[in-house]
Amino acid sequence: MEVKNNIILALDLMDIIKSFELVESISKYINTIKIGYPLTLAEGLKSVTVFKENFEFNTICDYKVADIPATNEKIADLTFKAGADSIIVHGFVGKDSVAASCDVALEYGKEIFLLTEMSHPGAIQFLKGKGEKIAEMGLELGINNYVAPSTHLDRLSSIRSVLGKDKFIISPGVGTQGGNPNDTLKYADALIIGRSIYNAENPEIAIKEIIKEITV
Ligand SMILES: O=C1C[C@H](C(=O)O)N([C@@H]2O[C@H](COP(=O)(O)O)[C@@H](O)[C@H]2O)C(=O)N1
Repeated sequence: MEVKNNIILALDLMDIIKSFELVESISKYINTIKIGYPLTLAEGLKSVTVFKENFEFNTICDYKVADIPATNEKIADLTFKAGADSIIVHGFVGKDSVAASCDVALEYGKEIFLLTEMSHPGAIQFLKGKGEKIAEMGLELGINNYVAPSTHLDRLSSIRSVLGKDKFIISPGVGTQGGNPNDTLKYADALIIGRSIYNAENPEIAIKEIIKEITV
């Protein structure tokens, strides 16, 4: 996936009109958006279709799929049917559940992003240290895309070491959560950024500033 300016917009507004206006205002700087539960629960899966039909963007659905295989299949099927190019699935639920999402992605010719470890403070409670094993499982399943935290660079770099340089890693936690864009891009291929852009007084100025800051 070629991510323009290495920035994936986390579109976590809960109103489709405001989301559309935001994306339109910065559409020349991005080509990839991440739609999660906030917009989907507020406006329905049609949000995914609306953005796919109106912008030529890579659309990642961040549903952190973490159920039994049979349910994961249904979630992935509905998500890809709505037009998503890829879906984020949690790795901690184990190989059969992740494989179920992979099988549906294969049917649609779409992609899976495997979430290894998370960026928030609570991630150290149960997830920290599990990322390498989850990454190894992803490699066994033939997964090419991963999510790993920018706020724990030691974790991100260790997960990168397991995955090798050819796998694609996107990293959340930059900006509002404290992650640094350039430090993160030493190990990740793209940055997931939400509030630092959509909560800014002027999102276009904000994203231009971030792009200027990125030197790697
Ligand atoms: O560990 C993770 C996994 C998850 C993800 O990307 O899968 N995210 C998501 O990344 C975005 C960061 O937003 P902001 O903090 O820039 O506003 C939000 O949509 C979060 O749900 C994380 O923040 N950390």
